[in-house]
Amino acid sequence: MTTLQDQMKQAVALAAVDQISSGMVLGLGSGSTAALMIKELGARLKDGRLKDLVGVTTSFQGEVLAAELGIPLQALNAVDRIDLAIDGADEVDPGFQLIKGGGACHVQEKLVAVRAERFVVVVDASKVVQTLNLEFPLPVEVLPGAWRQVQAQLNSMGGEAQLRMAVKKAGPVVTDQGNLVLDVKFAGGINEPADLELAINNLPGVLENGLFINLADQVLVGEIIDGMPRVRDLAKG
Ligand SMILES: O=C(CO)[C@H](O)[C@H](O)COP(=O)(O)O
Repeated sequence: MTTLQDQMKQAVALAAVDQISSGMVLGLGSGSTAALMIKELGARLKDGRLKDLVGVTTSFQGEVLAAELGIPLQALNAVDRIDLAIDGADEVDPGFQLIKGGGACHVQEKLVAVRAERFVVVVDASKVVQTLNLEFPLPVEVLPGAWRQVQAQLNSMGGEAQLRMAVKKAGPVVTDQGNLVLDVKFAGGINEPADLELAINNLPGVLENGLFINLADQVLVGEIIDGMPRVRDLAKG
């Protein structure tokens, strides 16, 4: 059965694909909303509405999906530009700062977002918040041999860091890079996201954290208005 959230995700994914033109090099995000976008892209390539595209994926998930749909792919190292990247997010604040990494893909997602000429974020209405991290924990990718040390340091910075555990596997989630993820909650949320992004990435053993600062150019929000799915172009606060 399709939930209202599924309808919002579908609507916003389609709106994002409308921004794609033939000939572009595209950053392809990860997660369920990005997957809907990739599926629509595959459909438009198949029926000829779009052509001559190259995708740069941000996860094993995206790589498998794009390959199944026949979307031509290149590695990040092989492309000289990314025209447009489209990706989901776990939280978006009024200044377009993001928390990402709910799917543990934020290392590659940030590499692609930083590289993109334009970075469009696609979310359903539940992801728009006033203050980051009141609800969604901040993902931090760490080297396996350093997770307890980094956990202690994050806790001494005022966080409460928990190792992310796998669901259909005993033990922790292992990222596409072979690392682990600490999910961190800060009491009162994150008030200075730009400073915190740098402070966390400065801890030895940290690969990357899920704060995406000053990267999003546009945020499209899927909503249900009068029972119908709609897309709002979020105004930056
Ligand atoms: O950052 C991500 C994966 O690392 C996703 O983009 C984020 O978790 C949102 O996912 P979804 O569209 O399934 O809600």
